[in-house]
Amino acid sequence: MDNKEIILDVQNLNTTFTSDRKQIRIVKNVSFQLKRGTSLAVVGESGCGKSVTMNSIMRFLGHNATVKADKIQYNALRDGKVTEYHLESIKKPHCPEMRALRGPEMSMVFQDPMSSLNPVYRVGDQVAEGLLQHNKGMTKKQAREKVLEMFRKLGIPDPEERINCYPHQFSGGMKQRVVIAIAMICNPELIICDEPTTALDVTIQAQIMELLKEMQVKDGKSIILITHNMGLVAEMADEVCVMYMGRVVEFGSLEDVFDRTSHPYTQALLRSVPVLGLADGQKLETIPGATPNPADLKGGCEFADRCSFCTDACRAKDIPMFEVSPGHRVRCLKYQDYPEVQ
Ligand SMILES: Nc1ncnc2c1ncn2[C@@H]1O[C@H](COP(=O)(O)OP(=O)(O)OP(=O)(O)O)[C@@H](O)[C@H]1O
Repeated sequence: MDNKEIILDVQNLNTTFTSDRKQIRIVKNVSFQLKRGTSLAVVGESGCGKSVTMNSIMRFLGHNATVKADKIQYNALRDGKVTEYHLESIKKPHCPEMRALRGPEMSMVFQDPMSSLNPVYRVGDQVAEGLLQHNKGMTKKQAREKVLEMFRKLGIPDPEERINCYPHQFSGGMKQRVVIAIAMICNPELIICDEPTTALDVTIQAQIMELLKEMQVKDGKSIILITHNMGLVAEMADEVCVMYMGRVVEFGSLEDVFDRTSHPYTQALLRSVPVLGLADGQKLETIPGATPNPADLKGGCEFADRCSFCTDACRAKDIPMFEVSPGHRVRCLKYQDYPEVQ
């Protein structure tokens, strides 16, 4: 696949945090590709490193984080021509190159709308800010028109009036629409959504997800969706990346991961959610044990202690990725008959 088809190519991403002089590796050799115009769901239990992975790509991490990767390549497509950005070589999160990309090319929608919005600024001004920053010749009046257009597109009622309101005058669902408007106003191609609907009630969740799906399908956006909700994954995702303790343990198309599940952790994860394929009388299961403390890991498969298929070989050394079928990869020795891949 060439750079026109791949919008984001991440190879061997590692993120380490330093606290109390100790270093803890949270993201470990994460590799994946996002196909242009498709959506990728990133799933896994709380604390497995989903957000840190995405924040490492966007360079939204604090000073105690060290991000290293063989490749974090963003391929911008403008007028049929691809421009490659090698984000792995970026040293400072706030450098001009990164600032130029965030907004017009890639943007992020966070879980809690209140922490993304400034309570003392009118919502219209907050949405217009990115536009004015990235389009030097644009007047405030032109920016206002663009914001109104975006509010209409996102189904915010009475946009002329609401544009002058403060965040506290909006409901949770409307606030999240404003956050999406901020992310979308510069028309980025890649949108990373970090549990964008967790703080919202179920009906509003569905509306917001429908909106994101529409953007992906109609406007050809590429979406990464971090979520715990397997129902959303089934509705939204073209491909699924399963993470456990900072590693990708399974990656493939939605059908590969859901119907031809190959990692015991993915199997356990799918059996522990209420929405998928439970036959009558079948009980919902919990994943035995708890996620280990990242500081206590000794090498070998991180899932070994919780896995009923575990053998001594699983604990002996780090487990490579195996290719189950083209595009479907799994990090499990149960699949050692398959060819080893990166
Ligand atoms: N700034 C930081 N310094 C030290 N450790 C951190 C920092 N940020 C995150 N971590 C640790 O990194 C690990 C992964 O966190 P992350 O937020 O990526 O998990 P997650 O999979 O997104 O979880 P959730 O689904 O709950 O959001 C956690 O153990 C967390 O405590």
